[in-house]
Amino acid sequence: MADDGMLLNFELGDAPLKSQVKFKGGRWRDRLKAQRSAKQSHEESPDSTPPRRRPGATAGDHDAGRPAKRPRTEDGDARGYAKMPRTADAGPKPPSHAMKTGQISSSLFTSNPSAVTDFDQPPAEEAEPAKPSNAPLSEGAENFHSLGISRRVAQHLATKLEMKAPTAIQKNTVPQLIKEDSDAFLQAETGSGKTLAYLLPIVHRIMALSLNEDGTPKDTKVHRNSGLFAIIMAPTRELCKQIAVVLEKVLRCAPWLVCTTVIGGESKKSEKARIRKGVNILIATPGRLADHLDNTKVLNVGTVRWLVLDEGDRMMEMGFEDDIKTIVSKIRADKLEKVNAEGVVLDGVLPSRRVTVLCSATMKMNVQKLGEISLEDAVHIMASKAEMDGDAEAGTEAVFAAPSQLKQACIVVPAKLRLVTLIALLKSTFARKGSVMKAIIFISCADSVDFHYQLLKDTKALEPPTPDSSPTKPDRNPHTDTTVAPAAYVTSPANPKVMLHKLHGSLAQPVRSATLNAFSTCKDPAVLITTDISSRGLDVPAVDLVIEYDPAFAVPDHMHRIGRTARAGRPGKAVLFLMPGSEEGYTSILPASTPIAPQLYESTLQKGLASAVNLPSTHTTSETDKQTWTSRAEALQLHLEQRLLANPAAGAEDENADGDDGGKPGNAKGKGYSNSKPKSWAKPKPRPDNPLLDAARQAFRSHIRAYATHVREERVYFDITQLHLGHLAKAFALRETPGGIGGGVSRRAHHHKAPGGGGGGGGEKKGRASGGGKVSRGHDHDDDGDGVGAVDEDAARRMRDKMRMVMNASSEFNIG
Ligand SMILES: Nc1ncnc2c1ncn2[C@@H]1O[C@H](COP(=O)(O)OP(=O)(O)OP(=O)(O)O)[C@@H](O)[C@H]1O
Repeated sequence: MADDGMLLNFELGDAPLKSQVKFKGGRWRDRLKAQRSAKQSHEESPDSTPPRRRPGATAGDHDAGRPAKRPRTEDGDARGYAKMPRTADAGPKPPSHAMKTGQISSSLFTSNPSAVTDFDQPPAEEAEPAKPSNAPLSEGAENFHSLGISRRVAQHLATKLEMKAPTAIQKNTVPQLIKEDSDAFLQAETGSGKTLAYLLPIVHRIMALSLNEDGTPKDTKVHRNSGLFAIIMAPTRELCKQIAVVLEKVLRCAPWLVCTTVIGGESKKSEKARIRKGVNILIATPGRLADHLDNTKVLNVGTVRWLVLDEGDRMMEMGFEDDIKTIVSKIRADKLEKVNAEGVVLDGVLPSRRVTVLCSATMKMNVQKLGEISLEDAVHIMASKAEMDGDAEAGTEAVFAAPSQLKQACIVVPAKLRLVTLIALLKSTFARKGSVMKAIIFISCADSVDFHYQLLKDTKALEPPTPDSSPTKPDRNPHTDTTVAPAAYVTSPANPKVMLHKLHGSLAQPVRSATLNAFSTCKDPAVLITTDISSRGLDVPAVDLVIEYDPAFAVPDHMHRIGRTARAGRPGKAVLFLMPGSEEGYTSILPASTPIAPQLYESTLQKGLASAVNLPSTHTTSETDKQTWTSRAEALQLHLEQRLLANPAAGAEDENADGDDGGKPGNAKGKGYSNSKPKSWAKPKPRPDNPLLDAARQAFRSHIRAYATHVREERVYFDITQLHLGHLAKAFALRETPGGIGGGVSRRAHHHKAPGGGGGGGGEKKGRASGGGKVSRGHDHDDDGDGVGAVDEDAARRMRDKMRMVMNASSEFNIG
């Protein structure tokens, strides 16, 4: 540890130092703002402890801005770690004067490791905004009709869907799929319009069965019973539904054609009934499609001309290889019908062979494998000419490039400050109404999503439904009771309503669908806290910001996550949270196409906590407007920790409102307690004493386990042995490191507590003596299981495989 906080205990005298804070690194503007604000807050708040530059602070030494000496208090130790009441029963609330004077501190700004990266850069010229790389092309140069799409469809796109010109990938794909019958591999960056790139030629050619080139009707009328012509496969139900929505919009100009989905989540019987009624384009998840091919006799694939595999790499990752092999071989084995049952000649208008189209934004080994399974002599279609000409270098760049207009930033935040920095970032994001409408926060696992959602929502939302909000009220969707709520903390008088949403694969399907719909259509500013379930293909309009609070498990996942913003030429920002140390190296393996600007966490805190934090309605704060951002950060952390310690039995709050999944494997749910709504009042179930605390502990444990599942090549940056569990506990508003982080990780680690936590404070000492309280490889103290053990490679691999299997195949994606 670079610093144990001792330097801060030197007496610096009463006179203010000339320079209170020396901010280094990041953008010069951020530094300037941070500097000014620190100066201002110092002047405004003579009572507050002035932040002082630590002697010898160097570039990137973020401790430079920490508060200076904290007086030793009766309750605190010399390092500024306050002794906080330990248990819920002990009554956690400090006297209000303590918060006012800042005597009791959550010691957020001490003992933090410094960033190893030197962020000091020369003041950069404000660069020209980058030209969007995934936007529609200029209208004058290109239009859909000139690519070969019928005038009817082109007009419909322009007038009804406001799509006048194609994107680059559409420009290159549409003529190919209209004129040629060869297989194709479509590869283009996120948000570039791949869905319409394959849908439009399919719809155009099916429509051509009943329409002449000039749009006049042919003698032969095709309808829903004329045959199934195309099957589109996507890895998740959400994606299938999204594709269906796009297709339905396009098909409004050809209402005689019908598409439907078979994706599980509803009875197979009703899916069969829809297939029996007749369908021309089927959208399916691989598992469910394989099932129907086996068991649904009316599903005739003799007329199928196109098989589209969207998000191919994801399907492979999710273990659908065998299903896809079976599907491909079954469809290929079925004799191709040149004429349909009604005598309509299909060949010539439709492809004379079965065409497979594979789509992916990223190219992984598994996509190549999928290509081998499904493609024959495929053409590789990309967005730009240079890529398509086979320029290897350009090709590699394009494969992993983020949209050029996407602004990327990275905040290196010490573990202890992660939670308050996240809140500060959200608060500044939503400071002005209308500036940001939607933000997505990616978190590593479902338990952590649940916890953060519970923590960040306004506790008013936990009240049982009133008669007004009864299920009969038309605008209330009971499916979103536990997944959508007003946010606390991040609102401001200027932007008083921000809606919080949570989504992960352990939620029941109707809940998932309703939540996604609520987020997409939300008219108020909205935040979605989610796992990687939302990283692929999801197209939610107006997502302005993506926050990777937990970094992705693999670089391609990162690319997909950040690709949820800056779509179709729109602007967007992505912020990546990293911790000081080995994690910082992660940026070196991210594609260099768009630079990642370092952003100081001090600037983020200072900006976000420039004004008082709006605490949930059931809580009050003694915070005053005179506080500095550092003391606000500490007060906020303290408040969060106290919320966790508050005893719900005493009527403070009941956070136990998210038991909506019934305990699926892989996410440590189903703990025998469930929704706090009246039903559970009537029939009490065994409940933990303190659901929010329990959720935090569970989230922490799952987070650590998830941390071990970063792909092997990237584990050098996400090295579980480097984690400081005590510090990380603070990011879950915990004062002690929860126990029970076993499960494949051998239990040979240290027992240690979060600094400033209960049990006498300074809880690092035990861990520090034998490895700084980190998850250590090779430390073999046996303890009571209250820590994380040594993680050997094998155990980590086994756990990763297991987690992937569980997360992917069953709970996370709920594929039917
Ligand atoms: N020609 C166009 N003009 C305007 N908007 C378009 C056009 N084509 C597609 N879009 C819009 O672009 C957005 C992204 O499209 P789409 O979801 O197909 O992207 P994608 O390439 O499949 O992205 P991802 O790889 O993330 O799945 C959608 O909102 C879509 O409506």
